[in-house]
Amino acid sequence: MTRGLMIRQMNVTRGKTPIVHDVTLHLQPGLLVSCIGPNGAGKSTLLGALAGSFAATGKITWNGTALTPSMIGHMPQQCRVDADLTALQVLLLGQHETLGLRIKNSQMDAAGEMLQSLDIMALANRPMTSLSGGQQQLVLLGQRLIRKPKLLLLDEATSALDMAHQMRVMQLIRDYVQKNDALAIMAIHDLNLAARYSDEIVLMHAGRLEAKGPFADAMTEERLERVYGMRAILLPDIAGAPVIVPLHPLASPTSSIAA
Ligand SMILES: Nc1ncnc2c1ncn2[C@@H]1O[C@H](COP(=O)(O)OP(=O)(O)OP(=O)(O)O)[C@@H](O)[C@H]1O
Repeated sequence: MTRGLMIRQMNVTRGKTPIVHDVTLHLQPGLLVSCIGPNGAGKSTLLGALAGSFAATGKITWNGTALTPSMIGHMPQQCRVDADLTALQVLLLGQHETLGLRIKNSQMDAAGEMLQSLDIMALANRPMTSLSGGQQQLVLLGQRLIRKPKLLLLDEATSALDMAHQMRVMQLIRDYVQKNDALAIMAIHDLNLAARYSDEIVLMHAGRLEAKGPFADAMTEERLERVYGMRAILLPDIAGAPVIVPLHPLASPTSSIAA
């Protein structure tokens, strides 16, 4: 049995356009994996296809068997709530499969712990519609986590967060996957955040898998130039982790947004 997520020869078409081409990928449980790549590279399409939102060909398994919706926590890009619910109610709804007419103490406790770990306890009784973009993002992330999915698919889930909350969330997700033998795949544009917190990266380019592995092995200055269309240098930070220092975009873009 292959442990974790196995994707074999996945192809995804949206409308009539082939977007993701022939992706074969094996990711172990217990890892935080950043899915990176320039605008239009196919990150959201890959995550959406894994979540079952887009039809895909190929074979996808978790620990050797087919993925089921209850195993997946998918947070699409720019996810928002316009319903008249409080942050606490949204977190409780994350447990809807087990929520009866009476909310159990254990369910309230789980919601309270999640609010605490996301540093949003003060927002518990605030209506979602009154929250800022970043505050909503934290609540919606908590709603996914509280269901304890095996496969977390997070599409730019830290894009509206300040730096301290970004670090808190990345650490929380790392702890979550390790504790629950789960896998998180996060589409993310902040390469330095990805470098610091990811166990591995998946680099997409024009709908294809360009590279996979630990950031320090998979990311090179040549790839930053060819895939992202920018000149940059890679330096070690004080702990030895790679940091990207962007210098300038190339005169003629090579990234997939220009395709
Ligand atoms: N419904 C659609 N029909 C045809 N093409 C689409 C459709 N939706 C998205 N695309 C195209 O698919 C490609 C991949 O889009 P996708 O959103 O997966 O990229 P991404 O890597 O997540 O980009 P970004 O970083 O900008 O969010 C893009 O070229 C986009 O224009």
